Amino acid sequence: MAIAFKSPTGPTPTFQLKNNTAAHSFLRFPSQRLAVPVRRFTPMAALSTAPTVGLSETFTRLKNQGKVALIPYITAGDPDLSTTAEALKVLDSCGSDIIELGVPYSDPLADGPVIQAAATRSLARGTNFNAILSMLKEVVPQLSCPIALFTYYNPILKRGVEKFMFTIKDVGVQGLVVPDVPLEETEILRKEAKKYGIELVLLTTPTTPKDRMKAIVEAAEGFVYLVSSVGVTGARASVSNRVQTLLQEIKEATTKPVAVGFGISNPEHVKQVAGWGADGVIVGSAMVKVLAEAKSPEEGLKELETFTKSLKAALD
Ligand SMILES: O=P(O)(O)OC[C@@H](O)[C@@H](O)c1c[nH]c2ccccc12
Repeated sequence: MAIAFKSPTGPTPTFQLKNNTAAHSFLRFPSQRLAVPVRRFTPMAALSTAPTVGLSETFTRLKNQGKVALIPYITAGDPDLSTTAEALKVLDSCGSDIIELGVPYSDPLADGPVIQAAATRSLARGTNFNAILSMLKEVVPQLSCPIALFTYYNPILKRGVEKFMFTIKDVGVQGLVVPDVPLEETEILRKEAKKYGIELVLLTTPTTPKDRMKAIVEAAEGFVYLVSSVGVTGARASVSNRVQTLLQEIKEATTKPVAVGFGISNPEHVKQVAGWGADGVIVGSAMVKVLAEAKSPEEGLKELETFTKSLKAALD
């Protein structure tokens, strides 16, 4: 059975769920130019949070040190925002190089059960975007690694693209990952993002045709996100060794850093993907699971520290 996912702006990225495996084709070219409302927005004041290091700078530093970036993902507000604030500090102090922070969404079609459940719990607790921003305003100045905000496209459109970019920059966010934005609309997103120094990460997948992959890597800022396998997010027993070939193909098309995600859930996977030439390794569901399955938030933070250190050690 195929369920085609259509973003709010019309014929756009399609997630087809066939026999329970999703074939991602991020950033499908829409058949016609889509009108995206770019409402005029005048910043009320200058940015209030001193900029921390960006995504590209982080990868340049790591490359000079011959190192690979560890990029954890967690869902904001799961189990609650104060635990998220502490988790960001734990991840940072354990040597994470970039942190992907997910904004919980009611229709997270690219997410597997672990992250979908995290989003549901977070929303049920009343987590909203403004509360996440307030938390970030407090926490970002205490971090040494940059935050890449992870959100679906709809919440950006609802707030207005330029206002969204100003707002996240104002609390110190450096990067943005929007898995369901149509390739043509990345132009508008990227233009507004660039205005505020936000790096817009784009995703390519094993089923992305080569010409579209080249357009994606050309447009990507910060780093290119290589989705390791078809299907939704979620820990897997092994990482497809097709990633090695895909990495080579992408690196023939760009000198931009490439980070790999989907299914990576233990130190062996991390070491393997780094060995294949990835510039960064992204771990999401396994991180979210540690916090979700802990007996208490405090226990969760302790286990998150142990888990993150084990992954970091695999990259040393
Ligand atoms: O959960 P995994 O399999 O470790 O994959 C990383 C992923 O969670 C994170 O990058 C992410 C969270 N939600 C997404 C939606 C689409 C693409 C990527 C993501």
